[in-house]
Amino acid sequence: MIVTVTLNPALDITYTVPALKAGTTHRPRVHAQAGGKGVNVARTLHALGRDTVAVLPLGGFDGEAVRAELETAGVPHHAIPIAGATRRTVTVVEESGLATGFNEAGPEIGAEEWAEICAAVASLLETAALDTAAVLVLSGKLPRGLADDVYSELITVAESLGVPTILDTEGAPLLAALAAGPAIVKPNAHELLDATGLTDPRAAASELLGRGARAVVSSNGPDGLTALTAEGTWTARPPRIDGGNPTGAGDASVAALAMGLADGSRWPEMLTDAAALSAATVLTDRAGIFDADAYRRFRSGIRSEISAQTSPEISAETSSGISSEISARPES
Ligand SMILES: O=P(O)(O)OC[C@@]1(O)O[C@H](CO)[C@@H](O)[C@@H]1O
Repeated sequence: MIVTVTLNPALDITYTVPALKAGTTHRPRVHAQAGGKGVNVARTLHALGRDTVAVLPLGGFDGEAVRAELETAGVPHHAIPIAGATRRTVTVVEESGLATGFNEAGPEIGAEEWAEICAAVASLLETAALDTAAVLVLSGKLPRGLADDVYSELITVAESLGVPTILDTEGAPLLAALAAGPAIVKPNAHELLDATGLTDPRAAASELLGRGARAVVSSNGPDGLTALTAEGTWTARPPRIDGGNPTGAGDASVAALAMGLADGSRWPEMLTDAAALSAATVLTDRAGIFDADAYRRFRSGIRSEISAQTSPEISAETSSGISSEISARPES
């Protein structure tokens, strides 16, 4: 069971236009869907037939729309009612594949509401940890009213139950969570540099490892994913994709990493899978939806190369259209 937590979910509105021109009127194709990073992760996992549940606080008119869409789509969820109104995000996608986002701040969460969210997550994890390989996924920006260390609190609960956590957030909440020992943190390259104030991504990822993360996976758009782990450093590059919608590509890679953790996969396979699923998501026009045929193709097309290896067991020459290479040996 993979439990995803989205503390600031959204009604995601996607506008598709030929090209965005400031100062003019557009007549977009419109799609509305339940969103927020952890919701996208759960939607992806559910489509792949994995046992998952999305935990999310919901309130107001758009909160009801989010709940109704999750019902219709059949995505398993556990909603905690809140007094505030769930936010909207608007993404304008151009034919070229350029996406421009407008993410509202979202509601304020009160102390009692936070206690209810915590209790719901703890109870789901207790049940999940009893008989399945459980993983906790914490994704997205925090809503107002919550302290920077709330992710740290949830990771500590999960760790006490032996459940590994993947954290996908930025800034102070990311830094505050590291000491709790998340199994994987997944900032994008920009967030990585921003959080550490460093200019070299490798040094920035090492800094996060030094502060307590057990692995750092950073995404850098078409340049792919790099995993810095205690076992070594791997890079997986997705195939080039023209057009599509990059929104939610990171959530797809988190879904793949969560499956890898649940299954006890090795890093090269996990990272290749993450790059394949995220590229297959970019091909579709919506976050949380992937092209299943492309995902299969990307995973099993061309033979990939591993340029070095850290141990004899990690000699896996994965068959894929994606190059997954070990680019460094672990420091002893
Ligand atoms: O404002 P946050 O929480 O950082 O990001 C929210 C969001 O932009 O991320 C997803 C794509 O990753 C969208 O579904 C969603 O609305």
